[in-house]
Amino acid sequence: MSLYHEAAKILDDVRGERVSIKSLVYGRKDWKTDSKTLFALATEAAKWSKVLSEVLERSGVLKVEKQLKPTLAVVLVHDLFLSKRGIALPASHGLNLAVSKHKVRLSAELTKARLRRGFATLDALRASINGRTSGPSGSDSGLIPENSVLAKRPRWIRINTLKTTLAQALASTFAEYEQVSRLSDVLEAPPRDAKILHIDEHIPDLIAISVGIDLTTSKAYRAGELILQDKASCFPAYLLDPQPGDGDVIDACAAPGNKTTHLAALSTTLPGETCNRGSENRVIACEKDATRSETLRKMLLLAGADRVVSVKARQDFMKMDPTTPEFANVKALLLDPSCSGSGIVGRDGVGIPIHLPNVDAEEGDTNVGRKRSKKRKRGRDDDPKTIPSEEDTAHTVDMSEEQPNIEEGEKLKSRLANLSAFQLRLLEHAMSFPTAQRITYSTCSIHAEENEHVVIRALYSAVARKCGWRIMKRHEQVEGMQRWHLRGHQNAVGVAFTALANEPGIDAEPLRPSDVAEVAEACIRCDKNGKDGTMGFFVAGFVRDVGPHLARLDAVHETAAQSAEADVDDWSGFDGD
Ligand SMILES: C[S@@+](CC[C@H](N)C(=O)[O-])C[C@H]1O[C@@H](n2cnc3c(N)ncnc32)[C@H](O)[C@@H]1O
Repeated sequence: MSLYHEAAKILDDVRGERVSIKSLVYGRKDWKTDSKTLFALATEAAKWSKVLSEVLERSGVLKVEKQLKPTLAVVLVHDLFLSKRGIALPASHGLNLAVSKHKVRLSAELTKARLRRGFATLDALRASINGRTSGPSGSDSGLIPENSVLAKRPRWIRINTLKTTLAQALASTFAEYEQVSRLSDVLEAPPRDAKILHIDEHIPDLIAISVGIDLTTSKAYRAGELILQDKASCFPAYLLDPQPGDGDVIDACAAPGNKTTHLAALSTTLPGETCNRGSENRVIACEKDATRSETLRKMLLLAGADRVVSVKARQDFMKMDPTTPEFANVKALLLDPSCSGSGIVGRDGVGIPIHLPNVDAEEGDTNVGRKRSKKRKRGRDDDPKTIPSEEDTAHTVDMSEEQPNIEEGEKLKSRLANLSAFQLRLLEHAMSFPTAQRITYSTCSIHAEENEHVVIRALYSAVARKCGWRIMKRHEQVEGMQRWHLRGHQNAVGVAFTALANEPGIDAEPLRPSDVAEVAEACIRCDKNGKDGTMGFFVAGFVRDVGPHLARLDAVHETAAQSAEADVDDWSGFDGD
């Protein structure tokens, strides 16, 4: 069996048997193709299956090439357009010919599918599909575990209070939904038909509905009133708790902008309210990547956050000078840097919904062997939408790398070491903003190296000690986060501290067991694929009591200058996210 037949078989089995791609690939030893290649193609084709099914249906190719089964067509078309090497078969091979001879038509449909989702380039669409999903993600961009029993998740929707209120949304878009008090009722509901809704008990203005319901065509979604955002991804802005009038907030790694719009909503007074602490806050959104900066702008515009947020597009956060007057009113920073993305559902092939083309579907406007219908109205294809797609926004999530997270051993260890060094540098830079009093640090990673270890290193860094940064303890956290049950791993905190204390030249005071417990308790985790219906996530808060420490401004300035000048080797993580 060829690579393509084997990958198609895996997709068929995943749909039929409801198991993960990973367990199918690695659970059998008799594949002819090497496991890594097979896993990569099956996972990528699954992620792209929604787009590719649309392309195949609209082209009508399957009606002509009857020997191509839908899954086989999806994996072949994936490689035709999305693999650098193209289809890994000789040009004269029957399977290659069956799709390659329709390349022009398929390519036209792929372009239309991309434009319908509002992406200017294939790379932008790719970044969204990889990133999300979560998001746009997806946290939800196609990685919704609609057809998986292993990963039950709801569709999380944050009501955008910059544009509407929860009460208004319940009375309009969700007027026909029955409210249920338990999230499990939503998770157990039949995917498509159940109009039931759960109001989240931790994050204000967040609701969960059945994952099978697509709201992206609803008026409210298109008006920017609803934001598809995983519950875990709402933790950082909520934990940072910016109040109207408190001062400016920096979102250091902002695109695609789910947390930025959340910050904007939290720091803005609602219509009819007045801000009694002086002027409203400004949110400063910094994003290094050019393409993602454009997605960020688009999302801010749609969410009505552009009036509150100033965008620093193509801006490396490490190169922002904390001492410039522009940042003199910055009181809080949200740091959500690139990470391994190991908490994102679907990275291991679990829970990726696989869409297949319907062979009998009506073709689009580029029918194979048919003339264009004169009756066809001008519409979707002629009018590329400017609204960020579900992949774009839902993924919110916070994606990172392009390849599934399947490395093990030394390779994974070295990648995590690089990532955590990069994340720590960004966190230390955030700590060097002279007037800042609160920081949240988050990742969508399940690895302690990117989470508790970074927190401990940051707490014992020179800048934290000079400026008086400490962990935001559980009892100091905003109410919903105090109640959240999953906390940091004590063992990971202890290991990180021991490693640090043993490093030559590190003057770390001994950490008592009660301190280890307190730091772990202060950290917040979310389980991937657990009963909470979230992706894997980590967030911790840092606070600084300004009084005595403002007297140390000189020290902060000095640290900031050193940080800006330091030879940052510019590890940018996996900016495919
Ligand atoms: C995990 S994503 C952020 C997701 C975002 N917070 C959200 O919720 O929509 C990380 C982002 O940081 C950006 N980034 C990485 N290094 C950066 C740096 N040094 N300065 C600014 N942005 C950076 C990446 O391009 C990527 O868009």
